Amino acid sequence: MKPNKHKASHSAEREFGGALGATCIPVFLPLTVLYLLSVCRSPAASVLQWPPPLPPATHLWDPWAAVLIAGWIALQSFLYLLPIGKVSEGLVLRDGSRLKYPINGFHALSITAVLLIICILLGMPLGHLFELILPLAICAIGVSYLLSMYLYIRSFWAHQHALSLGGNTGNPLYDFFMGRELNPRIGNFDLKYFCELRPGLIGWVVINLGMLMKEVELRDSPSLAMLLINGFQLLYVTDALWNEEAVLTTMDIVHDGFGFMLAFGDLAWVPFTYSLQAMFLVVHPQSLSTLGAVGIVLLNGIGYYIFRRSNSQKNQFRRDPKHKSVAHLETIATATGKRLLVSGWWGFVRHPNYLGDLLMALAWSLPCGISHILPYFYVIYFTILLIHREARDEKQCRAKYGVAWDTYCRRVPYRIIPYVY
Ligand SMILES: NC(=O)C1=CN([C@@H]2O[C@H](COP(=O)(O)OP(=O)(O)OC[C@H]3O[C@@H](n4cnc5c(N)ncnc54)[C@H](OP(=O)(O)O)[C@@H]3O)[C@@H](O)[C@H]2O)C=CC1
Ligand SMILES: CC(C)=CCC[C@@H](C)[C@H]1CC=C2C3=C(CC[C@@]21C)[C@@]1(C)CC[C@H](O)C(C)(C)[C@@H]1CC3
Repeated sequence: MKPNKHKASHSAEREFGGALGATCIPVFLPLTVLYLLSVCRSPAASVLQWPPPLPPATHLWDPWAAVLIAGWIALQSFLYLLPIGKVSEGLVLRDGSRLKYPINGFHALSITAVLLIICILLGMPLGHLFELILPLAICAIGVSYLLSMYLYIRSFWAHQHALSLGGNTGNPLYDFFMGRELNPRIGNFDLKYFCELRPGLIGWVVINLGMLMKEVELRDSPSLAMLLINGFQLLYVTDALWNEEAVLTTMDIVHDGFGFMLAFGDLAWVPFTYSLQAMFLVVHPQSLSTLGAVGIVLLNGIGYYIFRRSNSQKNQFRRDPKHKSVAHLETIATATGKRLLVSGWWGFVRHPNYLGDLLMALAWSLPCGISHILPYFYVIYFTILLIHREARDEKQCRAKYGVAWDTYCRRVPYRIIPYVY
């Protein structure tokens, strides 16, 4: 079959530093993952160490890592395809159609947990993930490159209306990075939706568990700090999969194409950098007072409460504005027919869900103490990501809602942190 001739949207505004950013980021970010993992396992764990603690080449490759990554993706694909749970429709696409998505992520997590428990009881050395972490990361990075190349090539056979508006500029490197096709599918298997929530997110908590088991191997029992980090992050991942349907309305699914940025972010960045705190604790044990632990649990609880309540309020409002939990909230009309909330959580700041997420991010780093900056990498990166994401969302909302958005911004002047930002 001949590839389709597409009209490139040369006028689309370029994000992430345009073509230069799209050329540098796919080189820089994978190296950052390997650098952070190497530093994290070194005794000094200092990001300022020079020369950096680079591992010998023999530590970078292990055929077992390739087998594990392939097996993991195969297992998660199998669980995704299981005919359990409900099927939901996504938002209306440009051609007026709506795609169907399986909502069985929580089932996948539960079945994975049972399989892991069985494997551990049978004596599988999960703590060995600690030794295998660099080869695993290299394989995951390799998979994200291969997947992005496949996505880029196949996009030339997609219909014009199936392409994302931002990733179809005609510049190959930029389009490879941003992703040309919006919802690439093999049959009913939606590649972007699968990658967003399954292999990387569930892989993240499995790596955390591996670090906990390594701690048990080394010191006979897990530390309080390790238990807190495992517990907090498991709650976050479970919440994401329990509320899987809500992902169908996020920017990533609705607006962004599926290219290197999301493929690498989902498959390599999330599992291998979001688990840095647990990995740090294996080599750098911390003692945590009960009072400190209570304070951190409280911080995570407050963050989670804000994150969940605000996300649920918006999702409920978008699904059914007349529902009794949201019908009383004050709103403003927009020319599109959709309304914007100006009271409740969304009248507090314009992104209350980001605020909650940031408080949780801080609670995930604090159990690692304050002697090193490395465990705070997630908070720092996440703050930058959310500020950038907020600006992207703001631009899209202003284009969508025009003056109504300006009225909303006047009514709710702060973006994420009241009276600060
Ligand atoms: N852990 C991680 O690495 C990451 C986590 N996240 C989390 O993912 C979650 C989703 O975030 P994200 O996808 O960025 O976007 P949001 O869930 O914040 O959604 C933004 C959209 O909500 C709608 N909206 C905005 N203001 C209002 C209002 N006042 N009333 C009604 N609707 C409104 C608009 O869409 P419309 O009007 O079209 O419905 C807007 O485009 C967040 O909790 C975030 O913290 C995000 C990125 C990374
Ligand atoms: C540095 C780099 C390559 C960044 C790419 C960004 C991605 C890592 C993130 C973009 C949006 C994400 C979301 C989640 C994970 C990180 C990425 C993929 C998310 C699945 C985490 C769990 C949440 O509950 C969520 C479902 C709301 C969230 C959705 C967005």
